[in-house]
Amino acid sequence: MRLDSCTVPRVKLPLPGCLTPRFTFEMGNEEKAGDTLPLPPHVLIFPLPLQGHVISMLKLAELLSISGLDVTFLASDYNYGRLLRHASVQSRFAKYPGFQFATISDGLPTDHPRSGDVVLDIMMSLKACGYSQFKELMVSTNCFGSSTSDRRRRPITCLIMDGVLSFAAIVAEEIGYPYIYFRTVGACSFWANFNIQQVINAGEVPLRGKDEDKVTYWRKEEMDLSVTSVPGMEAYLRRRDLPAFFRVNDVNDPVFQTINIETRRSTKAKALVLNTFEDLEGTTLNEIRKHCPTVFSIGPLHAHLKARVGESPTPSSNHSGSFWEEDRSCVTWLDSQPPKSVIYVSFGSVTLLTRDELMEFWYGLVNSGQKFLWVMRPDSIVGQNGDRQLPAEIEEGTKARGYIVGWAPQEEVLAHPAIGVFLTHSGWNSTLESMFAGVPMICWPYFADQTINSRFVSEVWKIGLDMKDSCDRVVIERMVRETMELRRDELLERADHMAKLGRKAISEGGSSYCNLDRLIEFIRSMIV
Ligand SMILES: O=c1ccn([C@@H]2O[C@H](COP(=O)(O)OP(=O)(O)O[C@H]3O[C@H](CO)[C@@H](O)[C@H](O)[C@H]3O)[C@@H](O)[C@H]2O)c(=O)[nH]1
Ligand SMILES: C[C@H]1CC[C@@H]2C(C(=O)O)=CO[C@@H](O)[C@@H]21
Repeated sequence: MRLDSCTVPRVKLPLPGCLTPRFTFEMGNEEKAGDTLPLPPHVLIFPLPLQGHVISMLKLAELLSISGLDVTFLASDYNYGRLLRHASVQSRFAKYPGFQFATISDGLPTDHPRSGDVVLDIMMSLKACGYSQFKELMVSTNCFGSSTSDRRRRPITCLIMDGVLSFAAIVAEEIGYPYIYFRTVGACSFWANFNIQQVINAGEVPLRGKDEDKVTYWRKEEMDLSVTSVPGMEAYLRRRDLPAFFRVNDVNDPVFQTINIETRRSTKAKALVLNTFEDLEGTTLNEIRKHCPTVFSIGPLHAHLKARVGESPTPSSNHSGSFWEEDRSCVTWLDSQPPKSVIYVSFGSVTLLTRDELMEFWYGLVNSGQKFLWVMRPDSIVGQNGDRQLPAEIEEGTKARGYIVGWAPQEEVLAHPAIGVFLTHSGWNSTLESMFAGVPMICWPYFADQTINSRFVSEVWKIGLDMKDSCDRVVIERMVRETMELRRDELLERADHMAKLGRKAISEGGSSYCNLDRLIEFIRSMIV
């Protein structure tokens, strides 16, 4: 466990165990920063240590820092190293003296892949080892309060933890601190998960056995049946669109039950923060508010942060939270491509592709005749016998029609005029980023919330197509043709409309803008 200030040089506290509390919780002791200024609230932000979660929670951390709050960001040791190497977090946060990192172990060995299906090990491992570590860290650091270092700070006044880390909420309750949940997925996914028990009671899960083609655990005809037990979604939700956690044979499946319990626990938090906006998911947000009355929708966070940084006295442009090195050469390549001519292909930080899937995508793209920019993470291809190499024919064949990078500056890529369509796994951040850039999507959901996000993209917001549960070069080619040619104008018009609504939400007076201000006031009101 470690506590690092992000200013240079980093301040290190003595190791836990050597610490004697240097603070008491009595008011007055920590009340003043200097002789006159009261100390600001101090928020502990604790994401599930996974790229998609850390990226959005770092954005929230920066938004709170801009507003003058002290922030301690709790990362896993493993990810903190990657952030230091690839995301320049030191320089990004150096201008916020109230910001610091602390670290905790995710409980997994260093060589654990932390991708593909086994990414769920991160949640399950923390569930097992997080409570004692976190409690010890809180006690040994006097809840991150400091009176003797260069910068005095209160012990934390409020926690904002990932909505799947309830062990941290239990520690907060035991120590007597208020806490807020931040669930990094969309309201649509949260709400479906919130209704797991209703879906079980209605007999809409468990699933009935393994399909012959092993693509899913449901028979095709059952997958297409409507789900009637998630209020507000009856018109468009089929069983195959439920978050992929629902694809179980046994309702006692540990991950399924963990998601159920964690989601239901959200009602106990003082508030729920979601990276979404009212014009996008207002109906679902209002359903959630019947159970969790204080919901702050403050997204899309990537754009909200850029807007607020622009307003701040010392604006900066570096907001990367990447675990991989961003290869900016692809932007130069895009600069030489005609407007809306390139398909951007990225499946986020977790997805693995078998060689067969890889070949289907590649031939589908090549046969479409369009150019493409493809992000292939170094760890994303699962070959036979552990072979993770890119097949030579793909590497060679791509030179004429496309460009491959290991990791891209995605927000910038999506905003580039050369991008026409995004072939995506429908992670929530990618969905928001694409929508905000006005780029239509072809969705190939891989797991978790992605299966419901892709349904909303295609059937509710109508800004893309959903190729869920198929991976076939003919389908890919057809969908590229539809999005880039046949239905191009219609999809672009819808995407442009959604982008406008997003911009309105984060502009002064917009719903997300006002909700962020309300959240900050809410946090300030928690100082007792
Ligand atoms: O080359 C790349 C590829 C991705 N990204 C960024 O990485 C993030 C990826 O996040 P997301 O699209 O949400 O996908 P995952 O990494 O798969 O995120 C996990 O976390 C999300 C938020 O909870 C969930 O919605 C996903 O299902 C889950 O897999 C986005 O901000 C991208 O801009 C880059 O910067 N460069
Ligand atoms: C690894 C997954 C566990 C829960 C997270 C999640 C959520 O609903 O909060 C969705 O997909 C992944 O991001 C996480």
